Amino acid sequence: MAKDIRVKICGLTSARDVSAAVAAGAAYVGFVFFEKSPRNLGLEQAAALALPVPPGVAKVALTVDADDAALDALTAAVPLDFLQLHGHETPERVREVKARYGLPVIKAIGVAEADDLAQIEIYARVADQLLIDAKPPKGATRPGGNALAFDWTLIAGRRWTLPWLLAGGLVPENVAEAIKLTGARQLDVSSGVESAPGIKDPALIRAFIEAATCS
Ligand SMILES: O=C(O)c1ccccc1N[C@@H]1O[C@H](COP(=O)(O)O)[C@@H](O)[C@H]1O
Repeated sequence: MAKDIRVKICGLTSARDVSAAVAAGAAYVGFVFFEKSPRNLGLEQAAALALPVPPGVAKVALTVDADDAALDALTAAVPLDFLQLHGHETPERVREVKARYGLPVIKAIGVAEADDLAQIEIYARVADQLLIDAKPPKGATRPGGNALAFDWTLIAGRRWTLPWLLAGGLVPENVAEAIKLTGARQLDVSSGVESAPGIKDPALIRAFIEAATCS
């Protein structure tokens, strides 16, 4: 097992799925707070899912262009280890969120072509971690969680000074190839371990983590 590979299972919506992710060895569990997502959670529901997560497994809240009022309510209600900003938050907003909540920030960057990589250098100066994801397709109702991969060769051989996660269209069958091509040591998956939007499949979670860590 490759001990330095860390997997984030995102978009968990039930206690069964949180337990399956933890038991399979996930390093991070992700909860989505975005109304247009089939994985969207209410605050009470999220708190109930987050409270039993054992120490050592990081609890991540995914938000999209959330304002202070929303983040105040979220951070007061749900025990969290990271905030994942998955919208159009500016570098200044990333700085503000870090200072206001005292939580490390994972900033998502959408990649479709080589020009998008410049954003990585910009946000690397302000975020604690980056999440490099596919740009959403035209007309998509959400900025991520679309089961879409980007051209991994765009980041092959690239190295950054901060930790980062690879996301977008990952499944048990392609994660080893993604690691090989990109050199990613952290992987984030949502759709690829689901039986239906918002419903995780424990067997797929296990298969994904095994494929990632045994690669
Ligand atoms: O999962 C969602 O519904 C979602 C909504 C809004 C922003 C991001 C979202 N998901 C994140 O997108 C990436 C890739 O997901 P997938 O594996 O391709 O489905 C991942 O970080 C999800 O957590």
